[in-house]
Amino acid sequence: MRILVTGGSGQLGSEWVQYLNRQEVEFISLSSYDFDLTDHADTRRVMGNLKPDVLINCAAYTKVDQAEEEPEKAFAINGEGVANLAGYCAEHDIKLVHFSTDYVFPGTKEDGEKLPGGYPEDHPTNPINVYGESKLAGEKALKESGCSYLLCRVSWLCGRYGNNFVKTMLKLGHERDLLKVVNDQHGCPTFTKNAVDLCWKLILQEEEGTFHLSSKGKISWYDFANEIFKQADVKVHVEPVDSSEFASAAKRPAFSLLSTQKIANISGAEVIGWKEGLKNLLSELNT
Ligand SMILES: NC(=O)C1=CN([C@@H]2O[C@H](COP(=O)(O)OP(=O)(O)OC[C@H]3O[C@@H](n4cnc5c(N)ncnc54)[C@H](OP(=O)(O)O)[C@@H]3O)[C@@H](O)[C@H]2O)C=CC1
Ligand SMILES: Cc1cn([C@H]2C[C@H](O)[C@@H](COP(=O)(O)OP(=O)(O)O[C@H]3O[C@@H](C)C(=O)[C@@H](O)[C@H]3O)O2)c(=O)[nH]c1=O
Repeated sequence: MRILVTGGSGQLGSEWVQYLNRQEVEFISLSSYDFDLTDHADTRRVMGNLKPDVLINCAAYTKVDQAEEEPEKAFAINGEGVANLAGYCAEHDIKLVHFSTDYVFPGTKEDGEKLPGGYPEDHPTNPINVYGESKLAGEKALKESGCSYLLCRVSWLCGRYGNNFVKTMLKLGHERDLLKVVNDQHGCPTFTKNAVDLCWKLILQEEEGTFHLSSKGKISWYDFANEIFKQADVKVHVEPVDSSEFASAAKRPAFSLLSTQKIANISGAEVIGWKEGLKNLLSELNT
């Protein structure tokens, strides 16, 4: 099996590169310096040269607030870029493994009350910000292309590479005495190492369709921040605040928990608890 990883310099793509290095598999990883997935001809040239059997697409536009200011760019990468890749994969019988987000769901408080276990994979989508809309455009393009696909949704992604909430909190916790963190947005983190491990099982078992790959539990960002500081032994006062007190360009969902029931039923798949995932990540960051 020959694998191509796109977005290989990002948070998730870098984790894939580390992971695949330890597997007996032929793979190559590309960043936006190697090719631009919004360029139709460039995409066809690169894919035609590399001829993968499986394409793992980690490339995306992920700046949630900035997307409100530059929706064209977000849609070009997250929507049309995915359509380019998926179209090529459909024509050349390449399996496309693609990643999406909890932010495709409406994330209302009412959904939080109705769905204590989180959004199942087939729940209707209805994003509330531009980033979520652009990711949904990518999901639709993937499904309409006719290619064989695995669509893996992850939420609150955190890993040793790139930028994420855990790294931001550790940095701010060392710089400040007081941090205000929102306590009215609930969900659950996904740890890159665990997501890659679960996704690899799906690839090897030739699964298709949509899967949610987050860890277990339901917390607010405030709960997450507190546990980060507790486990990292950082002394800082964390004050819970409403989203209205934390000014941002994009609206965030009040509830964006992904149900992990489907992935938990896959043979050999272990869905870890969020505190355990955090412990593993902190120990990776310390080594
Ligand atoms: N981060 C998060 O909290 C979450 C992420 N997700 C999803 O998970 C996936 C991975 O996210 P993450 O690793 O955090 O993202 P990053 O922002 O860390 O990485 C994005 C990658 O995409 C590449 N890229 C951007 N634009 C282009 C382009 N036009 N052509 C080719 N490559 C491009 C970047 O390359 P370069 O570095 O060279 O610019 C980078 O390698 C995405 O699909 C994202 O939507 C889902 C939920 C949460
Ligand atoms: C830094 C900081 C953030 N926050 C809030 C803002 C936000 O609601 C929440 C998390 O901050 P972030 O900047 O990580 O938020 P955000 O960029 O919205 O994270 C999202 O990224 C995209 C790509 C996804 O797909 C989502 O799953 C999700 O991970 O915490 C505070 O309340 N206080 C703070 O000091």
